[in-house]
Amino acid sequence: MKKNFSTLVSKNTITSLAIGGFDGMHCAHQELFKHLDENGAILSIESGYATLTPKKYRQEYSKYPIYYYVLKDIKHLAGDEFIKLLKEQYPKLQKIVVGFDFCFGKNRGYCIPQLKEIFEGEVVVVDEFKIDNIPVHSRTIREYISNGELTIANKLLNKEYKIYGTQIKGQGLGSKSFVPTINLKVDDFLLPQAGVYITKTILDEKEYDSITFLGHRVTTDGSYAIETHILNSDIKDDEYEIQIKFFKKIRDNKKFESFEGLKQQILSDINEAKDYFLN
Ligand SMILES: Cc1cc2nc3c(=O)[nH]c(=O)nc-3n(C[C@H](O)[C@H](O)[C@H](O)COP(=O)(O)O)c2cc1C
Ligand SMILES: Nc1ncnc2c1ncn2[C@@H]1O[C@H](COP(=O)(O)OP(=O)(O)O)[C@@H](O)[C@H]1O
Repeated sequence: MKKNFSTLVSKNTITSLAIGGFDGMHCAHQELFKHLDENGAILSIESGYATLTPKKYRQEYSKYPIYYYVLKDIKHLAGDEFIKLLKEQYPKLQKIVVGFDFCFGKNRGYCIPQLKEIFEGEVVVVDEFKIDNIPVHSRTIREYISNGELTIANKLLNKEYKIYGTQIKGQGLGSKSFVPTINLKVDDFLLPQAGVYITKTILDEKEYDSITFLGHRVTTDGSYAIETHILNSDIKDDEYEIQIKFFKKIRDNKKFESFEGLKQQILSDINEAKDYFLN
């Protein structure tokens, strides 16, 4: 995880700001960042719903420092009060970059025309950014991920959807009856729909091809699990911070009548994942 470095950059040096929520740091957000100058920064307004790139993990996706504001602390401000706050905190601010749908202040009552009127500087407004005719928004990406449509979600993100977790103890059945897996505990991130996914797993900064299962282990103990099997490598048991990048869903979660049936299916899933990475 890249540490937030906004504490190292004085707000006094900032000359341009991109403003918004920025959950996902998706390709429309990146379009806004293209308009920042070398003393640019990101002003991220936290509504509490960021599950694609929770606050702690967002800096990884931009070279610009990110300054966070809690929505409930600023949402009562009138338009001129918000701009006054910006001018006080960023005395050199000359340029504000926002998207076509940006609104702010009390009751979201201030939008682009008011921003242009109140702010004595340049206002850059980015038109609605689409990919394959799909408007790119975090809520749309969340829907694709929740439906297991990672290929489209990744296209809109312009990167593979990635979650962070820590290793927890599993049932101890994997190595004996199926294949060895790392069991994960994941907080804060939106989890893809239950099923089996082609993934890459990062352990100690090294990336491995992998296959990941999410869902209730309906064939064994019934409990919800996130488990990843590393392809082509034996890894030692350790207390890793784990990152999983999702590429593609290959099937739904399923109840098998026997452990042998599930094992054969898992072996076939593994072959499918290996083929995917070969091509
Ligand atoms: C690629 C893969 C696919 C899996 N598919 C299913 C499934 O369809 N249904 C199911 O009940 N469990 C599935 N599992 C989970 C297994 O039940 C689980 O790995 C096993 O119970 C071992 O759990 P443990 O690591 O906690 O010991 C899958 C696991 C992997 C690695
Ligand atoms: N598809 C898009 N095209 C252009 N600008 C966008 C788009 N999506 C978001 N923005 C802009 O990016 C900033 C962050 O917006 P935010 O509301 O966090 O994004 P989202 O709509 O993805 O939730 C805002 O200034 C917003 O207007």
